[in-house]
Amino acid sequence: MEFESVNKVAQAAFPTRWGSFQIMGFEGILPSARPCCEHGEASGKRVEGLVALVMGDIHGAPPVVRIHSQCLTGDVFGSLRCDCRLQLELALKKIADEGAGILLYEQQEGRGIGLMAKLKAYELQDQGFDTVEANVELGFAPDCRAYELPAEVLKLLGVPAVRLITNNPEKVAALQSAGIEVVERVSAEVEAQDTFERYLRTKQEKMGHILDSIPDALVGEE
Ligand SMILES: Nc1nc2c(ncn2[C@@H]2O[C@H](COP(=O)(O)OP(=O)(O)OP(=O)(O)O)[C@@H](O)[C@H]2O)c(=O)[nH]1
Ligand SMILES: [Zn+2]
Repeated sequence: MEFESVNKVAQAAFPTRWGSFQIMGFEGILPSARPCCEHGEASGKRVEGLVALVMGDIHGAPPVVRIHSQCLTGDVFGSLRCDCRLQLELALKKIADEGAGILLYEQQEGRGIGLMAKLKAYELQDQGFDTVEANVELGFAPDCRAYELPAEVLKLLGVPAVRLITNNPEKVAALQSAGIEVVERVSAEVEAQDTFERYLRTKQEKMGHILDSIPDALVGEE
């Protein structure tokens, strides 16, 4: 879906545990609600927000960029049902180590289905469904995210080419088809833990994620 407009609405200094960033708020306006996402059938225009953390000179060689999808349970509470928090920290450390880079934090909780639906999906997973099956059982696509907004924000930031921190080939393809060159994929793989090993295996088996530490021989086993 095409945005009618994307604008920066705020910028401020942002000191963190990893170093000093600029925090920026962006807003994109869509002509109508997305068909598959948490906001359902609501009519009328839809405003989507995105937070960017920017460090250093991003206009030389292609900078490292992380598109991180919101995960309240992982990012804030440190949940070990998923690898999100560890990936967020990996990305911020990578940017800090390079002295330059961008974290785009998009508000697509639960792969776009919303927080309450994600909690319902967790309930189903406790009954034996995997992360993909749970979404489908609740009437959603396995993944409801779109990446046009981060692509438009990169264009506004004057960044035509990136080194993308991700294990998800769909993010690489989506950015490229939105006109951002991905010159390298930088692994976002973290050490598997018992509590989210099944989650990683499902991402590898059903969502095509590139995860070297999960042996193929284990794929499909429960
Ligand atoms: N619907 C649903 N969403 C989940 C679940 N666990 C984590 N998420 C959400 O999944 C998103 C992160 O997606 P992942 O599939 O873990 O990783 P990715 O962003 O596709 O790929 P990477 O760039 O490699 O991290 C966040 O929005 C989380 O809130 C779950 O069991 N069900
Ligand atoms: Zn998570």
